[in-house]
Amino acid sequence: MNIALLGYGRMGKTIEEIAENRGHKIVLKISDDIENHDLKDKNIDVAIDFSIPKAAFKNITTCFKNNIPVVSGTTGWLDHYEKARKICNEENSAFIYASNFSLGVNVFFQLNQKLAEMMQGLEDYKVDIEEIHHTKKLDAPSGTAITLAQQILEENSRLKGWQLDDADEDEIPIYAKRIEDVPGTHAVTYDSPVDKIEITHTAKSRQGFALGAVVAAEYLKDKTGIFTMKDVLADLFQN
Ligand SMILES: NC(=O)C1=CN([C@@H]2O[C@H](COP(=O)(O)OP(=O)(O)OC[C@H]3O[C@@H](n4cnc5c(N)ncnc54)[C@H](OP(=O)(O)O)[C@@H]3O)[C@@H](O)[C@H]2O)C=CC1
Ligand SMILES: O=C(O)C1=N[C@H](C(=O)O)C[C@H](O)C1
Repeated sequence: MNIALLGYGRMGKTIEEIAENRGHKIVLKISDDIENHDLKDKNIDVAIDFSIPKAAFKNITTCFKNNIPVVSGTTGWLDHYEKARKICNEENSAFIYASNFSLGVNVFFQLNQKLAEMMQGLEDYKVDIEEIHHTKKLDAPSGTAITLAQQILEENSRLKGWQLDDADEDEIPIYAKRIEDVPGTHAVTYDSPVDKIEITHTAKSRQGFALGAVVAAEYLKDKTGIFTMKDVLADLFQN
C-alpha cells in the first residue's frame, strides 16, 4: 500500500517504521502546508494525518478532494469534524478519525463505557479524569480524555458536561498534567467517602498508537464512507 504521511514528527516517524515493517511504502511525507505538495501521480492509497490542530482540517479535506482516503489521529481540531465528514461524503471519499488508535485504549474505551453504565445510579461517587502527556503536547485536555468524558456523559444524565480543572458539581473535571517524555496516560476515577474505583491505561511508547493507525489505514484502503476504530477492531477480530 502507498501511504502519504501528513505530519512527520514523533508519530509520523513511528508510523513510517511500522508501515515499512508491514510491507507498505511511504510515497509522500509533509510537514508544511499541503498546498505546497503535488498529491497526483504518486498513487497514494491512503493518507495518515498526525499533524497539528490548525492544519488537520485542510490536510484531511484536501485529500478527500483528491480522492484519497484519510486516517487522522490529530487532536484539537474537532470543532470542524462535522464539516470534514460532510466533505468526505460529498466527495465519496473515506475517513477514520480516532482520538486514540492504540488497540489497548480502544479496549479501555469499552471498559470506561461499561463502568459508566454501572456507576450512573450511584450518586455518592464523584467521577474525574486525569491525563498525563509529554511537555511538547499542544492541546489540553487530550483528545482521549475528551472521548472518555463524552462516553461517561452518554451514560449519566446527572452530568451536563466536562471542564478542564475547576468543574461545577454537574461537570466532569479533567486534570491535564504535562511531564517530560510521557507518551500518554489516562485514568478515570470514581471517588466516594468510603472507597475509590480507578481504571488506568498507560502507554509505554508511541508504538501502540502507530500500529493502530497503520491497521486502520489497511482497513480503509478501497472503502468509501466514514468509519471508526470499532469497525476496524470488529473486522480485525472477525478475521
Ligand atoms: N490519535 C492518536 O492515537 C494519537 C494522536 N496524537 C496526536 O497526533 C498529533 C501529532 O502528534 P506528534 O507526532 O506527537 O506531534 P509532533 O509535533 O511531533 O508532529 C507534528 C508534525 O506536524 C508537522 N506540521 C506542521 N504543520 C503542518 C502542516 N500544515 N501539515 C502537515 N504537517 C505539519 C510538524 O512540523 P514542524 O515540527 O516542522 O512544525 C511536525 O513534524 C497531535 O495532535 C497528537 O495529539 C498523538 C499520538 C497518538
Ligand atoms: O499528543 C499525544 O502525544 C497524544 N495525543 C492523543 C490525545 O490527545 O489523546 C493520544 C495519545 O494519548 C498521545
